[in-house]
Amino acid sequence: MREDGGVIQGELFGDPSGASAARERSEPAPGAVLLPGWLDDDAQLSLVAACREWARGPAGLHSVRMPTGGMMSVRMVSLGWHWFPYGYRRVADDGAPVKPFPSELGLLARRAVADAYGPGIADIAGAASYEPDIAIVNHYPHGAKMGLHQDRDERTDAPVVSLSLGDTCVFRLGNTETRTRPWTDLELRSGDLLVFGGPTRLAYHGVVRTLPGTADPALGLVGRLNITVRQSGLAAE
Ligand SMILES: O=C(O)CCC(=O)C(=O)O
Ligand SMILES: [Fe+2]
Repeated sequence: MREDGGVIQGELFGDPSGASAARERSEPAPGAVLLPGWLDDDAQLSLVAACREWARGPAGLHSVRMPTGGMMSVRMVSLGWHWFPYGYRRVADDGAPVKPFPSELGLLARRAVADAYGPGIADIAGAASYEPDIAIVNHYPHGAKMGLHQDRDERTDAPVVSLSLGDTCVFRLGNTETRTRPWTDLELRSGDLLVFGGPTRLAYHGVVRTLPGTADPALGLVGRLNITVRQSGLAAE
């Protein structure tokens, strides 16, 4: 507890490095905002519990085969619209209807966008009128990663909201032109919020590695979860 009674992110769950208290808001690229420890411990716990529910079949957590034939090392579950390489549809791979997009997640993501951009929200395409309708939950078992890609299956330029839970990862935020440098490597820890919109909305990005065992045991999670919340721009039906 701080002297004023507030709980510093990381203390409840124990943070031997003490580093989290010093981590501050940053803007790694124009339109990209990182808010470390944005989710408090309770919010993290309830999101992990929610992910467990969303992971249940039908239309639950599944592996994804890429058109090249390989399997992605993450497993995922989509809400609102089912993502496949490369597009969205209403039916999951097992033929079941995709789970609905939870309205609480929409509220959380709108708050995330407002907190990330503050008064500058009006300058970021689709931020002030953010109406997300998709969440993609990725589970990274130890050793999983995600190659550099653009999130370009949506039909809007509204920002992507990314929430991280569990193991820390190295997230590579690249440029909009190529999969090569320049890029910035960011450490995303449990509770961190990253919003990428505006000029960085179509930047290449990926997860270079996770750091196994860095998740606090209190979270009851093996590996890493990432939730991205997006606006599809697709017609409701
Ligand atoms: O796991 C992450 O932090 C990124 C996930 C991602 O890029 C995606 O789902 O498109
Ligand atoms: Fe992505």
